[in-house]
Amino acid sequence: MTDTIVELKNIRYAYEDKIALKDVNLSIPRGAFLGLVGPNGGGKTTLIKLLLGVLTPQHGSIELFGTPANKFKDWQKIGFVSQKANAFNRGFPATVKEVVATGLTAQIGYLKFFTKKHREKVKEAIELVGMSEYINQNIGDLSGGQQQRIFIARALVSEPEFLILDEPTVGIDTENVQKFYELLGKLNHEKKITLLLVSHDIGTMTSHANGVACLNKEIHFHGDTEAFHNLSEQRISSFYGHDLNIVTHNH
Ligand SMILES: Nc1ncnc2c1ncn2[C@@H]1O[C@H](COP(=O)(O)OP(=O)(O)OP(=O)(O)O)[C@@H](O)[C@H]1O
Repeated sequence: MTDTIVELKNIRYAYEDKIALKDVNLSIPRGAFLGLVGPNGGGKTTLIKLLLGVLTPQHGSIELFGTPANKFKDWQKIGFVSQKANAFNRGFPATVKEVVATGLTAQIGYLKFFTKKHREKVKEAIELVGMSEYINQNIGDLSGGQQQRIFIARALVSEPEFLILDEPTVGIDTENVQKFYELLGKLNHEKKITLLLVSHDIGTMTSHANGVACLNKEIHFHGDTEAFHNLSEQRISSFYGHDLNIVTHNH
């Protein structure tokens, strides 16, 4: 079992002649809870797409679980939760358990028979995110924060070892954001899931994650949250390219 989940070396990615990433080196060890921050257009989504195998770099190498990305087959080890933007609308005709079960499709194929074991896994994932009492409700009737928990359950049902979350708390109220981070902490500590979280809310993220990487085409900083807090505001603003007001939260 390798202790490095992601190893990016000298990555370059350009959309035609527009460089999105250059010389990106990043190593994510097993057990990390890494926050990825950076300005709009800094390349965060591009980096995630490279990790998910959606894009291929023009230069450099990517290893996932110690295997070159182009030979990597264990995609069920990697879960992905995107922004709440693709939330379900009121009246969407699927229950919580049906939505979570779609997270198993890659494993068992479309329209294949769900065994008792699969149903158990769905139940467990819903339990893990604290949503058991909503299991038979329509997903469209839940609040944004509750729906986001269900998206996490859908990603967790295939038991990933590495979970990537792209701004999962956009549009969720403060109290639920707090609960959401508590859930992520639990997944990291108790389930030993390695987490990569893209967030614009640096203050909240750094009070829960244990590492931070700052990306603006290049990785400008990668270290633990304490080292990040010790960076001068001026240095942080310089790789953002504008002044930044970071609100820190003490929990
Ligand atoms: N499909 C595309 N075609 C051309 N340029 C693109 C494409 N996708 C992204 N870009 C450009 O690549 C750069 C990096 O974009 P990316 O979406 O990776 O940044 P981001 O950090 O995720 O931004 P945000 O925080 O706004 O989501 C930007 O300049 C963007 O305009």
